[in-house]
Amino acid sequence: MEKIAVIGAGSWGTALAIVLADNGHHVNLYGRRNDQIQEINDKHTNEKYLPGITLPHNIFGLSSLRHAVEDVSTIVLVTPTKAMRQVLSDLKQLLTKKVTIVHASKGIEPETHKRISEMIEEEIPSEYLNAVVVLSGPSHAEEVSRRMPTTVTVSSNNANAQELIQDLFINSNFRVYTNADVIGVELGGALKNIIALGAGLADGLGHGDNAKAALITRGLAEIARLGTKMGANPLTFAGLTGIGDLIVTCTSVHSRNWRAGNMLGKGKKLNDVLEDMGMAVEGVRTTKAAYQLAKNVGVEMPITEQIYEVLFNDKDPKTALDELMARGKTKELEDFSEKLFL
Ligand SMILES: NC(=O)c1ccc[n+]([C@@H]2O[C@H](COP(=O)([O-])OP(=O)(O)OC[C@H]3O[C@@H](n4cnc5c(N)ncnc54)[C@H](O)[C@@H]3O)[C@@H](O)[C@H]2O)c1
Ligand SMILES: O=P(O)(O)OC[C@H](O)CO
Repeated sequence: MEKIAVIGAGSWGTALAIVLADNGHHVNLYGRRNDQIQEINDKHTNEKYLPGITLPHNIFGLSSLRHAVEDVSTIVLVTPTKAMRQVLSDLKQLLTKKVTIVHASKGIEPETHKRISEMIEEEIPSEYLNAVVVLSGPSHAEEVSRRMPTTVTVSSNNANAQELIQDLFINSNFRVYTNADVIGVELGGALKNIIALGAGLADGLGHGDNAKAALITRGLAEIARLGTKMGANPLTFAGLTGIGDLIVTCTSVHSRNWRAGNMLGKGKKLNDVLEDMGMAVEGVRTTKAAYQLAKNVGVEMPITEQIYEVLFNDKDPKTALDELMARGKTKELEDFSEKLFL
């Protein structure tokens, strides 16, 4: 049994706290709102984020980050990407010994185009950092919290830490694989949210399954194109953190990104959509980051470009999808095998 801190008491942080608690660990779940922490400790629920779920009694809510990370050697970060720099800066004041930092968030930072593991390595001094481990894969909190079968991947440059974190999380409902391709695992998890916004848009416009399959498949091609250019193993995109997460996020009603895209497709404005959601819709910021990054490194990402135009230049969603269909002729295999794998 280990004492573990989970930072971020939203839907995914709470679901991962449940997995760790089911495995017998003492879980300090840190959240900023006192009323929410009181609810976690008194009623063993987190109704706003996981309605109808009773939390195990070995999850302890804490509203002090200092107390949450006291005496732990593993910290799991699960805040939205936009809060990551602030959390890391708060955290580094409090560390007194080396820790392993696991992150389970999915995004890329606009302007810097950094992955989350890069932000962690930048912000936390190396004397306090044992290893950084990424946890990613097709996994909606709503199902994980109900102990429904789920598979994920953990990834680290530190093979020993990667296996220790696999052992910490794995159980009969939550199967954990390893994959040492940190770049591919992080980029697959972040970039699929852009395509899920597109799948939601298409559904909101009343398009069918054919359009969805096209977005998933051609979305994977452009994710893999950018990912490979950034140094990922192309085969990672055929795995859980690539096509696996793309499928679940583009097809599940649980997906925040799909739901946001769906509302946009039905004519709602972005600000109203984000207000209605009240939860992290990571694909919006990641679209901006990926659009900028793709331009910088000279990678073609036609779906991402159209989603960017809809989100940030108020382009009509129907025009955006029509323009994807009207692009110049291209070869599917040449695009995939010659440009991607060579
Ligand atoms: N929800 C899922 O099923 C799921 C699954 C896999 C990965 N993720 C990823 O996990 C991350 C979190 O998503 P979520 O769905 O849990 O979001 P959420 O909106 O449900 O919860 C986010 C939580 O982070 C808290 N938070 C925000 N800023 C904070 C800060 N500075 N310090 C501490 N807490 C802060 C919020 O108060 C909220 O409780 C995202 O990157 C998302 O892509 C989510
Ligand atoms: O609900 P979403 O769209 O944020 O997706 C959550 C997870 O990343 C799915 O694996």
